[in-house]
Amino acid sequence: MDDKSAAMYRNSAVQAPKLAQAEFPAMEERHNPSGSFDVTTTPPKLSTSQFGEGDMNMLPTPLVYTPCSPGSAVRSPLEQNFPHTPSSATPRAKKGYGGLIPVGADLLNRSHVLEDRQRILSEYAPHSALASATASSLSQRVSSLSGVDQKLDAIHECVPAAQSSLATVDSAQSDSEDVLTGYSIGDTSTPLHWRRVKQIGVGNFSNVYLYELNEQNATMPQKVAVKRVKYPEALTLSASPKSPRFREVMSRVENSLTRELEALACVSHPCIIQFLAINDPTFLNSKRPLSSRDLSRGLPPCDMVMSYCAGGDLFELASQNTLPEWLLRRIFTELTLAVKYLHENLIVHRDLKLENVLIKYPLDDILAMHEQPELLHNHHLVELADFGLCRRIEPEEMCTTRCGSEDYVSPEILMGVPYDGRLSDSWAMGVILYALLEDRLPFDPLPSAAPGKRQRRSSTAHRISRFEWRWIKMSDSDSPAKEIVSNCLTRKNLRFSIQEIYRNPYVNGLASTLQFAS
Ligand SMILES: Nc1ncnc2c1ncn2[C@@H]1O[C@H](COP(=O)(O)OP(=O)(O)OP(=O)(O)O)[C@@H](O)[C@H]1O
Repeated sequence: MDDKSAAMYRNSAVQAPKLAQAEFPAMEERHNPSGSFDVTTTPPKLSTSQFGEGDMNMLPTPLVYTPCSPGSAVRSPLEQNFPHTPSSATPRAKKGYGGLIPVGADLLNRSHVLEDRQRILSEYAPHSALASATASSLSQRVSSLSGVDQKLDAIHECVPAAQSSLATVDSAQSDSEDVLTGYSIGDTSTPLHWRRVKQIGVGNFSNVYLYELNEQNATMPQKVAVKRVKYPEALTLSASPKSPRFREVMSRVENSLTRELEALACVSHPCIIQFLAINDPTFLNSKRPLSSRDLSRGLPPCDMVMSYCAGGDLFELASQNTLPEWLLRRIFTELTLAVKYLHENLIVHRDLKLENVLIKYPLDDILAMHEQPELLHNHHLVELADFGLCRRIEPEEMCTTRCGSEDYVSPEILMGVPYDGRLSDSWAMGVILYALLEDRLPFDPLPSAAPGKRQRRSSTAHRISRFEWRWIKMSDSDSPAKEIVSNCLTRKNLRFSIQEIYRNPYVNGLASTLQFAS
């Protein structure tokens, strides 16, 4: 970094508020003894066949959501400032739809997305399901992996093999409930009411809906995303609550839920989803919000009210659109700010991936904002979501739980050795940036692979462990972004920390111009 960049970095460094450590206790390994690695008895080895089997401690990811200023959650700054500006005047070519579709009908009405894609880019799918899933681009990924939500099979021993891979049930009594009653995180004394508009997302462990506030409230945006937890069927069938299996599954679900709730309640950064309200404050107040209750009438629903990101997630955005270079840089810069904030506060995310990067506004509004630089610099566009696998660490602490999403997981996690969660997050940042630049994931089979000789899905792990990736589209480019990728997708002792990613001119040169980052 030259002197100028260094000076810019010093001047623009985000002063992140420190979190109270005691408020966010580490609990993961403690509660998952069966999945922790004992490095004295488990020599480092590549165990791809085990990856995603019983020892995987990937837990149900409960909530996720975004920050937004009160009352402005859905309308873009462009609309707020220029109410008559048509936000979607010009049709654009969209990848994955075979031509033009009316813009403006897209991201706020995403039923086509829900149908087309169960958006699993990176879960631990059974090899049989993914053997033919060779995809040379992100948009092909959508169709080739459609419809299968595999994370549960691999992660949850809680789901018996004979059950469907979607062996979860919505935590609400009835999915047809249109009105949600909940309580603001800051004020659990006054109930608020929201009306359901439509479904906007499907996760492995949740359904996500758009809701609108029924009443006026100065501190609550009008539109919110509500993440409704899906409980594993193992908890909702007639299994005895006293059986070891029920208790184990319960412990995992409960840990994941409380971990994400605690993390979201602690963090505060414009580029991180904002946790606004919850249907039942017991989920905030109790360490055992499920098992401490009388469950004779079933598990209590858990609805998390989060800031709404009208632009959907980055996987969807990048797979359906050709994004301009300035926007890719902007998105990655904001993501870097979010992860830097987390690491400065000793939180590792551990599930950084395109699907967990949410876009605040519809793409056309963002493109229109580009004509209004002051708007663009004053408003964040990205919110990082899904804290179900995050963890609070001590400064020198190594993690032992193997978790993450396969395409984004670092070699050291694959190897089953203790790992620095911050450096594994850096690895995932490299995967994300590569995917944005190349329109494919770095460890997917190469697009040139002959159809008859397609590499098996299982070799993704081998490619990761051998650092086997290369530039294709970008091979002749001299973009400084390439330096970040090559320094992230490398050995951990050489790998960029998030601070080094931040200091790279590709990120820092832009971060220093963003008003909300200072
Ligand atoms: N705040 C939000 N605003 C808009 N869309 C959202 C929001 N939160 C989630 N979504 C959509 O819903 C999808 C599923 O949400 P999320 O990733 O939080 O669920 P999950 O069950 O934790 O998923 P995973 O399978 O990654 O564990 C997201 O990929 C995104 O498309």
